[in-house]
Amino acid sequence: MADFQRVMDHAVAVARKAGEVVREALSDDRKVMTKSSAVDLVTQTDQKVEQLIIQSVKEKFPKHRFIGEESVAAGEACILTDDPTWIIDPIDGTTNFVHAFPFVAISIGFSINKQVEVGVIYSCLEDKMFTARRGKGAFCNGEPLQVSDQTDIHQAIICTEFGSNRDPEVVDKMFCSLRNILSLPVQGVRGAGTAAINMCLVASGCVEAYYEIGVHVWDFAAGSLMVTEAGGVLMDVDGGELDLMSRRIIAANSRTIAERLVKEIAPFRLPRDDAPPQKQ
Ligand SMILES: O=P(O)(O)OC(CO)CO
Ligand SMILES: [Mg+2]
Ligand SMILES: [Mg+2]
Repeated sequence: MADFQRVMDHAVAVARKAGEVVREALSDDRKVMTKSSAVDLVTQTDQKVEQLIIQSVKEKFPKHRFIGEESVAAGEACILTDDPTWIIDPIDGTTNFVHAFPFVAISIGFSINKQVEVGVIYSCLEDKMFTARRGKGAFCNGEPLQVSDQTDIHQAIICTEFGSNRDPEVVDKMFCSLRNILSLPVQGVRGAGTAAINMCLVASGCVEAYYEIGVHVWDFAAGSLMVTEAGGVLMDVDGGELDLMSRRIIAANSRTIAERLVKEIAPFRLPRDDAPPQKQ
């Protein structure tokens, strides 16, 4: 049995250290590179922070495995096994970071038996440390979190993002969903520019739901536990069970809101996170 409190304490400590690195880097020149598309950005700080987290965890937990956004981008496999696994997004909100748009998070999930047991999200420019442990609740800077009790979609704020995929068919589907949801009408649609912080907003009761197609397991592993531990629900965008590797998620305050969104979202599929790499 893993010592989840030890894992949580280390995740918090290393997320705080990573946050310092990110804050310091904000005043430097940020050299921007691209990954899957011209708007899928990465910086040396993303890579440096991921290495810092992995090295630090390896020293403390030498047998644990990792799924890290920048390691996967560098060619490592993205396979979730039953082994203890740290699922790391070193900077969630890289585009925000590049523009100094003030929502940037370090997201660290920890899974065993493919179930997220610990979630730590450090919103490092706001200095908010969000923590969750399965069965033990979700917290922000030590204060318990609770999702909103609003189940009327017409009174809701919904978060989503447009991601970095600009294929016309994908953009059309995203706009179709957005049009349907705006027309319900809902009271507002928002997006912080980071999946992790959007999910913290659901957990904090500031918005009723977050949905997105195209995110990755490192974007939402920690956030998924934050939402359920604050009393919320997770669902695939087609209403089925959430699949951590499917790149699709609804995280909502209630089944009522989630199921209402399912009716309005135009679903589509993208290659799974655990799909074998495509041959060139
Ligand atoms: O900034 P990142 O880590 O690329 O993540 C984006 C979505 O992929 C914001 O959640
Ligand atoms: Mg991310
Ligand atoms: Mg990232």
